[in-house]
Amino acid sequence: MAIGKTSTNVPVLRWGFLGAGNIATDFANDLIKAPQYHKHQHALVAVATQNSRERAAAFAERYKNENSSPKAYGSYEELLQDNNVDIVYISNHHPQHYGTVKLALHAGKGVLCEKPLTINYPESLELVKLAREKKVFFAEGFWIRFFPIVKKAQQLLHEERVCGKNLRLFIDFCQDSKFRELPKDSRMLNVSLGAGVLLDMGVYPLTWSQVLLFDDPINQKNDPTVSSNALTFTDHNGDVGDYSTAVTLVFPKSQAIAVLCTSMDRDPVTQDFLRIDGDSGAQLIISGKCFRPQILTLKRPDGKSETMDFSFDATGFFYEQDAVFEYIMNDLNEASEIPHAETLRMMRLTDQIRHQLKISYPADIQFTTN
Ligand SMILES: NC(=O)C1=CN([C@@H]2O[C@H](COP(=O)(O)OP(=O)(O)OC[C@H]3O[C@@H](n4cnc5c(N)ncnc54)[C@H](OP(=O)(O)O)[C@@H]3O)[C@@H](O)[C@H]2O)C=CC1
Ligand SMILES: O=C1OC[C@@H](O)[C@H](O)[C@H]1O
Repeated sequence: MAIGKTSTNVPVLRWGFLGAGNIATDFANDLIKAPQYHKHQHALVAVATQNSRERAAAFAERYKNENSSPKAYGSYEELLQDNNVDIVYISNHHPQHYGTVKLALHAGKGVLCEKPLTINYPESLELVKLAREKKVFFAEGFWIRFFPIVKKAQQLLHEERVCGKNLRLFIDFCQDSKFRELPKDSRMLNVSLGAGVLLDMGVYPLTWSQVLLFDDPINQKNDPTVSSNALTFTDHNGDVGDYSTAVTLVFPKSQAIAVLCTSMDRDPVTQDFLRIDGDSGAQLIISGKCFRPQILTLKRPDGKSETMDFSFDATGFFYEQDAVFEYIMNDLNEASEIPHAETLRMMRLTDQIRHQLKISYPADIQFTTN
């Protein structure tokens, strides 16, 4: 895969955006307006929306400066013909990810796609096969996997075994999306646009359970047994989505257990969203937001505690953005923080949970009837 060069011959990764919505704004702000956090050079060279060049131009205008002048396109197809684009960042709605990623891969572009990669496992499997056939960089943008705080928590738990064995993980991720008050075509309320707490927010607690318990060496990569239940809503089309979902995971090999609750109808009463303990009597607590962890506190059995501050004031995409730069610079097509197999395993897990919840999406029908 190609990578650009600045006028002083410094490598620069040239991004094209497919989607100009809310998270695209946060991603662009970190990419272009937080250079103090970057190790590498990045440029936003093109922005496309599905149907409006004007909307793309208005988005691009916000990121014009002496080094960056993004081109605006009124369709994804036009942007994908732009040879100045090294990699595309896809940030439309979950049900659109499958078709949009497919379009970009067929155009020979590297792809970083927002989470969840797709609505279900069959869609993700098809995209992984296509990306490997095209021999381009491809990853699900599960950005917290690139945070140093995750790597530190894994080192404390898996190498230093500060909590011992028989780990118990508790996560409460809640955020009041006020979904019932939103317009009926909001992505948080319209099931056809992917509404539902599991795939939008629940994938974060599930990711924490994977990096802290599934990846624990004593688990030896054994899948957990899963049980789940949910409170649901019905949208204006009569489709059912989940708004508060509880999942328990048991890891028989390591005798570990995870209790995860994700709700999109209330805000948290504490910043401590994650607690883990084991048979050592110590506790690890992570504070901040489940999707933006900032502080790690280790409480030792003797009552002493140690706090590690990983806070930053940008959104936090810069870790992921610099990692993608390094993979493409080194001609690597997968991110070790979230290899294709890990995305596929997570999609199988969310499919398994949705089957238990009896929650389905239009995309599921496409694959079950084929
Ligand atoms: N990593 C993170 O922290 C976060 C990730 N996300 C993920 O990003 C994705 C987008 O979320 P968010 O930015 O909040 O979404 P937005 O509601 O801002 O919409 C994003 C894009 O989706 C397309 N879109 C919007 N409404 C419609 C519609 N009614 N019909 C068809 N397409 C539409 C548009 O694409 P276009 O501009 O091309 O026309 C729009 O720009 C989701 O998959 C979500 O999971 C969301 C929030 C945080
Ligand atoms: O990925 C996300 O993280 C933060 C939440 O507010 C958002 O709904 C979700 O898509």
